[in-house]
Amino acid sequence: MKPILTLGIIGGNGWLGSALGRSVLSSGLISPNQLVVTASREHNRYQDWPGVICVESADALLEVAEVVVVSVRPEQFSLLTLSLENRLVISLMAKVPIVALAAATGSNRIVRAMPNAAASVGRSYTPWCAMPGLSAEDCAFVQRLFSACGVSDEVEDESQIDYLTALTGSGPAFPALLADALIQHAITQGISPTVAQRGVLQTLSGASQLMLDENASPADMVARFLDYGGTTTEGLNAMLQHGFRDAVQEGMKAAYGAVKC
Ligand SMILES: NC(=O)C1=CN([C@@H]2O[C@H](COP(=O)(O)OP(=O)(O)OC[C@H]3O[C@@H](n4cnc5c(N)ncnc54)[C@H](OP(=O)(O)O)[C@@H]3O)[C@@H](O)[C@H]2O)C=CC1
Ligand SMILES: O=C(O)[C@@H]1CCC=N1
Repeated sequence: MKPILTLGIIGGNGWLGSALGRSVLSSGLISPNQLVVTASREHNRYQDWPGVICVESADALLEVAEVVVVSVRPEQFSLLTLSLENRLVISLMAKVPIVALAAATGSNRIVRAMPNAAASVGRSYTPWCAMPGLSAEDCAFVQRLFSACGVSDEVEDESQIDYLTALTGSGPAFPALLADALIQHAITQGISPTVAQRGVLQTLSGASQLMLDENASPADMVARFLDYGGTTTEGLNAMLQHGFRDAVQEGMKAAYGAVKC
């Protein structure tokens, strides 16, 4: 496989762009001098890797980057002028379809990918899809790039990226909401905020790991506790009776609706 020469991240000092950049460096996929990001030389999130090339503008980045990741906000994208013919372009943006990316960049090598905030700790889930005709070599690179920041799957088509933007792209926020609700309740019961937070976060992460390790579906896990007949059963039943599933359905509808508007 041909080694990648220079990876550029427009928006590489932002929340997601820096999470990706730092992950690919930590994983050793690329070396610091193969990464160019739009970030100020003095204030950037790559202080651990002084070799990373920081440039002030997307134009300066395009002078050196062979593969270009676009990680600006969707509304910032229309302000960019990018001439990217012949370059592999990987967009992390919500809501910007491949057809618009092709029209704006002139590239016929385009990928849409949707990491999530857990990329910053190497635990993202990243679905991606390529425009038709992308070479096997480019696809292999994309898979390696996103494997560096977690688990990654190529999906069948772009509509799935749109749905998954709402499900897994936004996803870390949803267990965070559940965790906060649990913590707030614990605090009302006299548990210290420190213990409440430590206990709840370890419980969420432990529950995920348990289901992954045992290859158990969440539905199986819920059914097991509903059948158990203990304190957990009482808690689950009350949450279900108070509209837990409806609240989640409405939340997902709203997030997906926002992706499509
Ligand atoms: N955050 C998340 O959890 C996720 C985000 N995404 C997608 O990732 C993309 C980036 O989001 P996020 O990282 O959260 O946003 P941020 O606002 O944190 O980062 C955007 C970055 O783009 C930079 N930028 C904006 N315009 C330009 C420009 N013209 N030239 C160079 N750099 C520019 C900004 O610099 P400055 O601040 O100086 O303007 C900023 O560093 C979005 O499209 C979003 O939909 C997808 C999944 C998850
Ligand atoms: O909330 C957002 O708009 C971005 C896209 C998916 C996650 N974060």
